[in-house]
Amino acid sequence: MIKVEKVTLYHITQRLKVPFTSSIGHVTDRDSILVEVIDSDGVSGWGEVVAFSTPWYTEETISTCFHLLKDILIPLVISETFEHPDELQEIFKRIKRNQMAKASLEGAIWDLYAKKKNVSLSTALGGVRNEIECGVVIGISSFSNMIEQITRYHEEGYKRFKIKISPEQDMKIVEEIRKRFPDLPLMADANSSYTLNDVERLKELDQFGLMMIEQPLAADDIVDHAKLQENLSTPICLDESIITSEDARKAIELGSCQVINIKPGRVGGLTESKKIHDLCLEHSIPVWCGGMLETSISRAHNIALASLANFTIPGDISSSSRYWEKDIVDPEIRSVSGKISVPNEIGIGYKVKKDLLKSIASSVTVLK
Ligand SMILES: O=C(O)CCC(=O)C1=CC=C[C@@H](O)[C@@H]1C(=O)O
Ligand SMILES: [Mg+2]
Repeated sequence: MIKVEKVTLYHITQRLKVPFTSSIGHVTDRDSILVEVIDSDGVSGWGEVVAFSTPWYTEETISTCFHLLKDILIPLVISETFEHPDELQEIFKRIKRNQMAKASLEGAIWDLYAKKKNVSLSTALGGVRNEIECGVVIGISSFSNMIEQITRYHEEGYKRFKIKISPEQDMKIVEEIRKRFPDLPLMADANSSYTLNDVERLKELDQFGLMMIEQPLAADDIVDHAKLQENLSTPICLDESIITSEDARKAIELGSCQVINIKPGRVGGLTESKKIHDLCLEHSIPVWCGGMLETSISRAHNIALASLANFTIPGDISSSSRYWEKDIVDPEIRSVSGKISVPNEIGIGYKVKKDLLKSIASSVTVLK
């Protein structure tokens, strides 16, 4: 039985080692809220709000998530007793969307649940792998800088390379990369920077043998994506368009994509992530785990999730040192030759450095 008694929210801001730019946003300082839940047996679990400070990727922000957590979701959870984190979906049903706020608390309760069951989060979720393959994302910057980064990460052994593209710099950069790395497992994320008027342009990308193109069209669209997919040989992968397993069902039915990127934050948590994973498995749609420039708490959740059977494509899971000077968990999360072992220890399998967290937190809010 789980009875959450106390929840602590740590608000931190960390400077990224290198700013991250996509076609829709630019991040230099990354705000995060880290969520620690403690239950009536004194067991603790960790989660993370992965929303950004402003609503450029989805409509949620760090501030909306703080409000939702403090004023609505945490009071709801504290008043309930439950057996399994899956039950949170019923408890949260009355609250529309706000997936990242929900996911942060739900993820912390999954960690706590796994610890109470004495198993790793991977085992609790039904994971089948003891290591996962790592991919890396290269944000928009000068061509030479992007090539330099790809070269370095390639030498480090990363298994999949995602670049950010927009109509302003698509063909040229893909061509440049292909000249140097003809066989690189390469994909491109457009973050909705195209419309159906760009079909001819996108068709030209087919010649470069990309693994997939991620979210070429609008975030709220699955109809135009189906039309586009009919015209492209490059598989479309949906990111922003998939907020629930129902969205995934409809997108699969319409033929809007051939791959889905699952980010637990975007879809409201690990339970929904699992549902999407299972549905995709049934329909032979491979999935991979997307990143959110997160700390190692969310990274640890992603590693556990990516150990499920249908995560057959390396995700955006890279070493924590890719973004951060200091890791907030022990041991540090590191990709070695493009792989990370899935921890066997209970829960997320990494110890959160609470002293470090307290020393960098701009606010600590305790709710009971
Ligand atoms: O976590 C990472 O390493 C990068 C993640 C990443 O590429 C993204 C995170 C958040 C918003 C985006 O522009 C982008 C994405 O759309 O997938
Ligand atoms: Mg994306």
